[in-house]
Amino acid sequence: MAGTPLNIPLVKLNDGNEIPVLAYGLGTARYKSDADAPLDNEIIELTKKAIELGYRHLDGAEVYGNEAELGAAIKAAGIPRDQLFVTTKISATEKKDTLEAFNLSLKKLGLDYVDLYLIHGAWFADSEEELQAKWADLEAIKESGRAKSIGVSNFLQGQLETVLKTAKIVPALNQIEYHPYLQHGDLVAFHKKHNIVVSSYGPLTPIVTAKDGPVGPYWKKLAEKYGVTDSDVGLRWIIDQGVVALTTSSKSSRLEGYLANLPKFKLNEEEIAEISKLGSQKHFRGFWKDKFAADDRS
Ligand SMILES: NC(=O)C1=CN([C@@H]2O[C@H](COP(=O)(O)OP(=O)(O)OC[C@H]3O[C@@H](n4cnc5c(N)ncnc54)[C@H](O)[C@@H]3O)[C@@H](O)[C@H]2O)C=CC1
Ligand SMILES: O=CCc1c[nH]c2ccccc12
Repeated sequence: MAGTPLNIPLVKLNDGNEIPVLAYGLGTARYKSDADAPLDNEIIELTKKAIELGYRHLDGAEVYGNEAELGAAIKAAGIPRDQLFVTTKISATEKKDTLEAFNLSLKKLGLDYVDLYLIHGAWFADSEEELQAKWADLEAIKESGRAKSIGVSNFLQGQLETVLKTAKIVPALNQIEYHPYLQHGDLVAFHKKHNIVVSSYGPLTPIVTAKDGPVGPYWKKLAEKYGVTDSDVGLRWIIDQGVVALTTSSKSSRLEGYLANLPKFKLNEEEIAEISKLGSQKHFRGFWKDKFAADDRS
């Protein structure tokens, strides 16, 4: 993609494409339960505002039911297509025809390509072969040029290994829940070894859904040290490890704050390690709890 405004850094993917390290997500604050319901103007306005503020990486999914709103916001913002990085995902749980689902996503988005197409999760597959076949479908879509990069989401090491056994194209990225209370053991290192970028959803979990854990007070202390907010510190812990951060908010002041503050500071090695150490004292998963085993930390 072309560069981003406000110097949001880009991370190189294994296929040579680049992805902005900070994304505005459409999956949590404002999703729609019925994708066929009339357009929701509030979602369009919030997303357009995020683009106007400087967000260029937009994280969508079929299951969020708001691809049409994302597409309308992109159109309304009027930013050249090559300056945006648009992700969408195919259902994690339903056995959809891949090409049909992809074509419908593009149609709703009003785009002729996406920058990144992900398998939202591997739960739809009853066998290794089914997962490998789905990946082959994504490879064909990438080869057609209609997804610049392809990847996965919510995959554990075993599922990545299954895909890698038959892949012609190594997944560019795995989007997972990643924060101090869900560090996944060696999973991030496994990605580094295979040159797969990790992207983190739920990065601010320690101050949003798992408050009162050991990390909160330390984030506050670092926020005071750097003259930023504790959310900025949480996002820096992600980005300073080379991981892409997905966040969202319906408050534009928060979104503006990240763009203003994140370039102002970096955590040092000791601070990153201290957050990791404090985080490892608590385990918390906020999403897809019914899909992962209760004791699964990987
Ligand atoms: N692939 C997947 O399965 C999933 C992907 N995602 C993607 O990731 C995106 C971001 O995920 P989130 O969990 O929303 O990210 P997040 O952990 O950054 O949380 C964002 C929420 O935190 C709130 N927040 C920020 N600072 C706060 C503070 N100091 N005090 C209280 N609240 C504060 C924001 O207002 C917002 O509601 C989603 O929109 C979606 O696009 C999310 C979940 C699952
Ligand atoms: O991807 C994020 C979490 C999620 C899982 N299923 C749904 C459905 C609608 C909105 C968000 C999500």
